[in-house]
Amino acid sequence: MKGFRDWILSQLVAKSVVLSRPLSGGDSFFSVERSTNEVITDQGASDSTTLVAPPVLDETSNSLNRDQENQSSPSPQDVEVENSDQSHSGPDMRKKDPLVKIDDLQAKFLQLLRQLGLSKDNLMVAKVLYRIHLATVIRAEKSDLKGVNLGGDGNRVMTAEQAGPPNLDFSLRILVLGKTGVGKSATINSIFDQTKAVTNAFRPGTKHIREVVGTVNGIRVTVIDTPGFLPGVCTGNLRRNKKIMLSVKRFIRKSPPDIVLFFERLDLIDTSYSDLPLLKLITEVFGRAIWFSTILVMTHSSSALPDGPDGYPVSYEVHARRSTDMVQHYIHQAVSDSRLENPVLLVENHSHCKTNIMGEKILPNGQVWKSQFLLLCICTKVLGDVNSLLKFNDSIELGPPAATYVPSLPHLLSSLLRHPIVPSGVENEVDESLFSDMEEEDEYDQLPAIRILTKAQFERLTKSQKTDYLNELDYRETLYLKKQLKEEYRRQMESKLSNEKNSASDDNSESQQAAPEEAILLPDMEIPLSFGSNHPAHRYRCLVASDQWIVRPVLDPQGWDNDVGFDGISLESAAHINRELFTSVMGQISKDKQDFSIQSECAASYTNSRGTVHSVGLDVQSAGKDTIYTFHSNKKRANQKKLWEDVFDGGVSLTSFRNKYYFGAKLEETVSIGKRLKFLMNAGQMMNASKLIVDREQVAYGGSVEATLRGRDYPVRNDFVTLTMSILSFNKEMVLGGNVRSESRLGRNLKVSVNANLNSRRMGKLSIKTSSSDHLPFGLVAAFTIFWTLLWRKGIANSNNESGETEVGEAESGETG
Ligand SMILES: Nc1nc2c(ncn2[C@@H]2O[C@H](COP(=O)(O)OP(=O)(O)OP(=O)(O)O)[C@@H](O)[C@H]2O)c(=O)[nH]1
Ligand SMILES: [Mg+2]
Repeated sequence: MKGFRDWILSQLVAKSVVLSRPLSGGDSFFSVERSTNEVITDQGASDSTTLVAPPVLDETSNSLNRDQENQSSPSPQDVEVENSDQSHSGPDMRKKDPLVKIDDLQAKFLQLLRQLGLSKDNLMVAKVLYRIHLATVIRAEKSDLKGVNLGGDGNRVMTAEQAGPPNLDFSLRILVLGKTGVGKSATINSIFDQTKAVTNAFRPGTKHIREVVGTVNGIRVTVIDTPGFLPGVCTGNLRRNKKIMLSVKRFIRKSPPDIVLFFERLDLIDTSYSDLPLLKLITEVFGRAIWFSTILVMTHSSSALPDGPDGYPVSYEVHARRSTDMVQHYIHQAVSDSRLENPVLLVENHSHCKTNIMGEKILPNGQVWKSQFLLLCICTKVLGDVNSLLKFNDSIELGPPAATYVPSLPHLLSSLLRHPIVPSGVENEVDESLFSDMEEEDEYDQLPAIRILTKAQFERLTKSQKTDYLNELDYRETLYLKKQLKEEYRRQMESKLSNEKNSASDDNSESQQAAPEEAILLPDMEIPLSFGSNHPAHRYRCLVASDQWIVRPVLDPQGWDNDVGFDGISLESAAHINRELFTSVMGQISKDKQDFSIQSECAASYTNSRGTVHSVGLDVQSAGKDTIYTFHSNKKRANQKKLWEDVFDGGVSLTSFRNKYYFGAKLEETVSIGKRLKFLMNAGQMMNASKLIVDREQVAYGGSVEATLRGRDYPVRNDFVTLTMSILSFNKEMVLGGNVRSESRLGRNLKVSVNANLNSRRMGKLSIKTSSSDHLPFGLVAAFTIFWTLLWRKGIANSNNESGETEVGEAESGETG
């Protein structure tokens, strides 16, 4: 069960990685008018922009592998993609091949930057180039196009850069949205450097939707000015806002914009920001995809800075970052997806705004905001064009994650083989058998008394005396822990016996009603520091009143504030109904306005007089909008011999996920020789049971053999070495794997755990974890691990092997004090 959950999580994470990679598209917003095969027309829209910042890519490093045809070229028409007629005038291949068109678009992008005097070394530019590259690689992998330049061509880029006089056949179509009075019309005027739109300081200035057309640095810019939305959450205002939005939607239906500017005032954003209903309304009316092409514009960007907690004004960067983060956070809430990252543009429209020697308005941080505006708009449009050319538009959607994956049979099988399917309480009893042979005299009580030294006394000892002293303490600690475990075991056995006696005699049932146990306060949960000034003083405290039920609130670590951090409840209970019957329930439910998720495991087990345990259970868990149900049944029989104990375990499971059923079965035999040596063998199969006729290709087989050697002081100290060999076969393919795990205490202060595995596909992983309370060994181990990893890597590079993934050297070091 646990394994399957891990798998679901890994799939969801994988999805988010995928989402952060391509340039993403969306559902409905701008894609209405576009014919899929066509190159971007003048009204072609981009429905995407950046999500998560990717690593910067140096575009000049990807200049290989270009086909002949592309090397001859670039006339200005060749780099033309804006106008579909002109792009068709190129060679035949150019018409058909989207990758070539992307290449052209990239060249054009760089040419534009050069002609606008924008730096190519800008981080934003690097991001765009990286995304173009990534999108192309993803597409190229799917098609069988070979020999296409996937990363931009040095020649082409250079030629584009050397191109003659400006020929900027590039246009931008921009929609502005925001509350009334935030400065939409004033920004339009600033962009065109002339009064093209009416502004008003005291009442709503723009009454109707209006297109303002002009040229900025040689680029044709069309801005759609819209009436501002009314603030507040009263229904009248929301109704009016919806009316405005619907009319804007109608207006842009025929010619959708490339970019949306969403306006806020930087000087008015504080913790009381309350525009979530407005953001939700925008999302509802225009669709989530609108946010893919939205730039956040913060006007009044050179207003006085607010005071920080120390009484001094906060720095400009901190203030801007904090305010935009807050708006971004509410956008995340509105779209129910926190992966979106909108570009931010800081703007100042005041006529007395500082200017540089060229007369351009500059922000307090020295940035010329207009060139930043052009850069962001061009980047957003280019990315949108790449998306539509490569048809990424429908592949990724914003919104709460939905599991669109089907579990793989090998994965289900290996999780079935790895995890026991017995209620947890029953397992404990098996573990308890380890103490049963610890009947020998308590060694700890036999020890002579020892005098505990003070720090000063300890310092006076010689080095060898110090070591002897510490070793003695360590030895005594081990014996003391052993004694405690034994006592705990005895206590459990006694309470079990007395319970049995009590249940046998009915008449004294009154007297056994002991006084109610005193409730214990569980320690407070760590909650993230609150950002708001009205930090809630109340806390959720948890009381444990009895052993039977443990109920706790679940803290969402991603929660925005303490108020909303708790949105779930977890519940645990385990009970012996009678001597034979044991039940356990474990569950966790989370619920907020949009999502509901549940994870629960219920199991019941019956132990017969010969010690055979039969158990059944049902696990329920949410995966996105779906729910996975797993039913399992199991039989476990322990056989105590003189020299060894063997435990036989057989089980079946049925998993249901989206009208698909997976049936699994496993057999397992565990032989323990003494306390320290354990062998385990298991075998199982998993099949897709949705079809009536079982397809051989829909069955996975697997098994493993494992040997474990435990340390001398087990179970007090958990030192062990485990060797595992496993085999998994699915779809005529077979994978053999080996795994070594060990955990040991090297000396008093150093703990090392090693995990290494390798399979027949030459994939493997080595992980070493160390923890130490001494600085010296800790440092040495870390240095050794790094050195060894480097050596290993060098070895791989030298041997220049054939391809094969090898994940090496995941070394983690931690220090415990
Ligand atoms: N100091 C300062 N004032 C600004 C800035 N932007 C706009 N204003 C002023 O704010 C007032 C309102 O600006 P508008 O451009 O009319 O606002 P709007 O968003 O178009 O409003 P509606 O048309 O009603 O939606 C005007 O007096 C502007 O001069 C800015 O960045 N700094
Ligand atoms: Mg206006």
